[in-house]
Amino acid sequence: MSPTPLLRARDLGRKFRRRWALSGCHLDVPAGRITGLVGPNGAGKTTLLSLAAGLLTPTSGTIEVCGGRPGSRPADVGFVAQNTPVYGRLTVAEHLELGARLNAGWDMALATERIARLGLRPGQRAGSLSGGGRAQLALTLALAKRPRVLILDEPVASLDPLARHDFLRELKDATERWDLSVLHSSHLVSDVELLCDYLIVLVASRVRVAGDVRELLATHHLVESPAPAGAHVVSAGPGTTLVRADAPPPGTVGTVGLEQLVLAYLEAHR
Ligand SMILES: Nc1ncnc2c1ncn2[C@@H]1O[C@H](COP(=O)(O)OP(=O)(O)OP(=O)(O)O)[C@@H](O)[C@H]1O
Repeated sequence: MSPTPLLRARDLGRKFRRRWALSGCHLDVPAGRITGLVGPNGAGKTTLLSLAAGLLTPTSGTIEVCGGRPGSRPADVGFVAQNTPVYGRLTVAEHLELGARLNAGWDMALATERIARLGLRPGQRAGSLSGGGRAQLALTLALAKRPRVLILDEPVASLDPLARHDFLRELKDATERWDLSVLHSSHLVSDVELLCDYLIVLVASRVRVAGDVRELLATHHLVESPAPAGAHVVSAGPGTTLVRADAPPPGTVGTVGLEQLVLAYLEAHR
């Protein structure tokens, strides 16, 4: 029997007034993987992740996280929203105390060590932290819950390149040590490449491609245009065409990188 997926959505939709932010979304996110969710602005990623975190309820369809209703087991899921919200009037230390009070599995040693390493002063009010500092605090709160699943909506957008790199490395390390499943939305394919072993490209509520990153790279090839008859064309350009095939077809001119692969799917569904 296959393991319970991290997330399973069937015909999932969410409407705001008369407008669908997400509709007819059919998606499986595997457990035990670090999944990168990539898509253009307005694809519905934040809506999907907010539904997964139990912050929104579906207008149609169903969604399960770890086999249950989103939000039904809050200790299992660490969620960092896009704007990495914190309580502006509370200090860094008060955030950690609140985390300890609200979460049975709270890892105070992890939280204090991380805060010290990042140079955040325990007595500083969160409202006076830089954008990067607030993001790091929000990420610390999510990690110190020691959840089974981490859902991150572009958490590193406000971090400088070095802080971003450090965070991604730390996250990767945590997933290996604690058997943590991650669903990470990002516009930066380079970050996805560094961190993730599973990729989902979502455009207009639909999964356009999903799979193990290494497998996807091994089964996409750049061929001379026009592609051989019958080829599964992802995106055709004047010089080269990206095709999906188990083995390199005749006319293959090169391998494909993750950025190129993602761009081809985005381009094809623009
Ligand atoms: N609270 C809301 N009220 C009205 N419309 C909304 C709301 N939230 C999202 N939408 C709309 O739903 C669509 C999907 O938005 P969503 O934020 O989920 O996309 P996204 O893929 O996360 O985009 P981005 O990459 O820009 O963050 C957009 O057209 C957006 O304007």
